[in-house]
Formats: sequence, structure tokens, C-alpha cells
Amino acid sequence: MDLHAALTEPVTLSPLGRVKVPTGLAFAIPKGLEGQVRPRSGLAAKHGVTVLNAPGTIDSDYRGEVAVVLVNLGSEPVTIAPLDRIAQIVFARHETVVLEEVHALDDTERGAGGYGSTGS
Ligand SMILES: O=c1ccn([C@H]2C[C@H](O)[C@@H](COP(=O)(O)OP(=O)(O)OP(=O)(O)O)O2)c(=O)[nH]1
Repeated sequence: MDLHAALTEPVTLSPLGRVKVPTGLAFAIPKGLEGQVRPRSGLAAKHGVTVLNAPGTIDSDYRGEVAVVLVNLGSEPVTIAPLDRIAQIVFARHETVVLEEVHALDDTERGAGGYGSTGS
């Protein structure tokens, strides 16, 4: 679902500038789901504008207005006009875990290897 800029006047993002854009929307998301605010590929590819904290998390107990933190990673100023589509939100199920402190973890083939440890 697209998120639109609930702005009364345009805002211009200078290169590396960021802005928190209101969407005019508030949700009561059922427990066990979260909203994930994601960039729009068109804005990113055409203008270098993306969601700075992607994916932004909208908690199920949040009742405030959803905002989108945009950043301009392009080399030119970009203007966001009222009602522009600025991002999208996906509602996704997630697990709730109870953490348990232990002194050692079980062995696996990977162990602590990462960051290209498998050779590619
Ligand atoms: O892109 C975003 C991210 C968050 N929020 C709202 C909904 C979310 O439930 C709340 C808190 O977000 P988050 O947990 O990411 O914020 P925090 O920086 O950890 O602060 P807090 O102490 O408020 O949890 O802010 C937005 O509107 N847009």
C-alpha cells in the first residue's frame, strides 16, 4: 500500500538532506503484525531518494501518525509535493521471542564464520 505525503506545501530535499514526512495515517495494527515502511523503487532509481531507516517499523501498539524519513542520496535537490507517493507499507507477521542467557551455543558447520567466509 502506497504512503502519500500529507504536506500542505512542497518540501525540497537538498543532496544528503533528510526530512520526516507525515502521511496523515494512523493504524491499530493487530498484535503479531508490524508495519514495514519501505522505499519506492521509482523515487530511488530516478531521484536517489530512499527511506533512511528502511524498513521503518510501525509497532502494533503505536497509535500516532505514521511518518516517513526520506533522505536524498542523489546529487540534485528533489522536491516532494503534497500527496506525492513517497513510500510503501507492508504489514508482516513476526515472532515474539523470549531470550535465554546461556554460556555456550550449539555447534554448527558455519560457526562464527561470516562476511564472505564461504569464499564468495
Ligand atoms: O519510519 C518510521 C518508524 C517509526 N515510526 C513510528 C511508529 C513506531 O511504532 C514508532 C517507534 O519507532 P521505533 O521503535 O523505530 O523508534 P525508536 O527510535 O526505537 O524510538 P522509541 O523509543 O519511540 O521506540 O515510531 C514511524 O512513524 N515511521
